[in-house]
Amino acid sequence: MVNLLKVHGSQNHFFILDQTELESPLTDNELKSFTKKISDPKTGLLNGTDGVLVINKPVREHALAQMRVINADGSEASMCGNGLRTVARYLSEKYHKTSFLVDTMNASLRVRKDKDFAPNVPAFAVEISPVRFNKEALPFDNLGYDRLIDNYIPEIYPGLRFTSIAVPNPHLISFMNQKQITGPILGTVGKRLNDKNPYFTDGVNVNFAQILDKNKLFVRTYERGVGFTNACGTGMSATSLALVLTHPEMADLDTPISVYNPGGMVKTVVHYEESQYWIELIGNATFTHHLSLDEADLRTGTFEHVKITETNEQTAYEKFVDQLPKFNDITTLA
Ligand SMILES: N[C@@H](CCC[C@H](N)C(=O)O)C(=O)O
Repeated sequence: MVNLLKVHGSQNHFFILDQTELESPLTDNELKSFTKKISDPKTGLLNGTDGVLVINKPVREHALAQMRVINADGSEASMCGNGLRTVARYLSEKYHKTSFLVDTMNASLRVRKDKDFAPNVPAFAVEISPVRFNKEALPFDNLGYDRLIDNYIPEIYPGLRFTSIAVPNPHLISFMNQKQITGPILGTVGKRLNDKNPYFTDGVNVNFAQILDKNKLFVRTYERGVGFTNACGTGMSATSLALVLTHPEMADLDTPISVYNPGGMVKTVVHYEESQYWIELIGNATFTHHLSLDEADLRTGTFEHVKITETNEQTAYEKFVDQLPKFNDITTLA
């Protein structure tokens, strides 16, 4: 039997598949079709997810394991901040370690157990890096700039300023008022830049942010390979760095920033060390369901005989969210 976990970070939901427990790992094609099927709200399990987090043996020296991120549409992302927290918790419990390295597509990243956010709401801190601004790293083109830092870009949307940062998955960020953030612009921009377009040819995660106070943000994200999501960890991290760069009076380096999102709240800390930015992302790592199925059914995407057991962690998470301040009309999506 194969065990899967349904997990979330700020209600950005995933399944975790630990391939080191399989007789043989899935091929890339099997992983892609398995993810598309299980993540789909209609054909999938438990209302679907934003993707699958795949655990493999480490590929670099000193790491405990490797995490691959397969988006709901079957594309692969270089990183996932909310997902890495849940993978960190899974590995921490499996190997009885509280601080270690996890390989991701471009780097081995530091993760550590943090203080619980609330009773039965475990939290982990993960490193978000490497950070790049150049247009080749995103990539973007045909916008007349080599880097986008708080530039008006009417080709993307008139009257809004945009910043673009790879962490290393690509993000586009705009700071705006409450009316704009709750309106339809995010869907319009997100869909257009993730369809065939001349600017972000590989697509981009689009983050709209409202500055609530010093070191306090609300962020809403339209994700590449997914669509609207409750929260995007790398997006909230990139947005925190954009805040430090474009509104320095509203955020401090090395100081926690509270980032509220439709699925809850995380903390970020932006650091600048050895001429490089990196961000620490701290938030819940919640396990909602344990699933088990035959390895043959996993390979063919047959879910009729899956056994599912619910944990009691979602109730605790919802209690934690209920006591958070409410800033606007965008509530949790799922
Ligand atoms: N939700 C993730 C980001 C997942 C990857 C993204 N869809 C991409 O294609 O870059 C997060 O929490 O960071």
